[in-house]
Amino acid sequence: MTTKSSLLKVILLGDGGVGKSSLMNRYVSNKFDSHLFHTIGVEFLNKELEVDGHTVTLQIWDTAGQERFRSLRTPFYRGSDCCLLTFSVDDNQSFLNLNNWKKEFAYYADVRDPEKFPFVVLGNKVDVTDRQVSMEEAQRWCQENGGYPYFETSAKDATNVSAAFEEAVRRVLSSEDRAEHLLPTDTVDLCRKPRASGSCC
Ligand SMILES: Nc1nc2c(ncn2[C@@H]2O[C@H](COP(=O)(O)OP(=O)(O)OP(=O)(O)O)[C@@H](O)[C@H]2O)c(=O)[nH]1
Ligand SMILES: [Mg+2]
Repeated sequence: MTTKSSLLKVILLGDGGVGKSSLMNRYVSNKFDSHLFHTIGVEFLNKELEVDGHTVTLQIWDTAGQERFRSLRTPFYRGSDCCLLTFSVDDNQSFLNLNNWKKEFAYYADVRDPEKFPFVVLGNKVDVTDRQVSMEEAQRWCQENGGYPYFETSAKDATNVSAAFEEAVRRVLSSEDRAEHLLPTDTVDLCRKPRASGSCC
């Protein structure tokens, strides 16, 4: 039995304070800390998951959103298979900045065809009451800027966090140039009967 597996690099981009680190921590270790420090540079964590029969090792890269750390984060964009453009629904400026993040990624990641690159948009902190960005205007932006999937997430109460990362994997697996990179890995089928004795090889 052979299951296809692949190492996929997913990168989180967005303004400082929108919840990128919190989303990664929620997804990987199912934890939430309301007093996280600002990220400086980048950090990454791995998570194994199974999506539609594919065993995937997701390498999640979390980046510093603050402007002063731009030169520390941009060298790590290259080689990303998917980009999670993240804003916070209680911060209208972080939503308005999505286009800048998309452009910054496309420039430094040196992607062949930015229009076909798999972006997923996350509107985080949907648990808060004082929203500044409606679901409708976020969905409209996603439609008008590439037909990107949009997820309303909360790292605080885990709403849609797994769904968003799993969709990122699906988008990559369905993009034609990625599928050929899947590394078929043989797995030992423990319940298979050993061959009748005879030649040893
Ligand atoms: N209510 C609520 N607060 C959140 C959520 N996600 C993150 N926060 C809080 O928002 C603040 C910033 O979260 P971070 O995860 O550090 O944000 P970041 O995008 O990594 O910020 P930088 O590292 O500066 O880029 C922290 O106090 C978090 O606890 C959420 O879904 N809901
Ligand atoms: Mg952070």
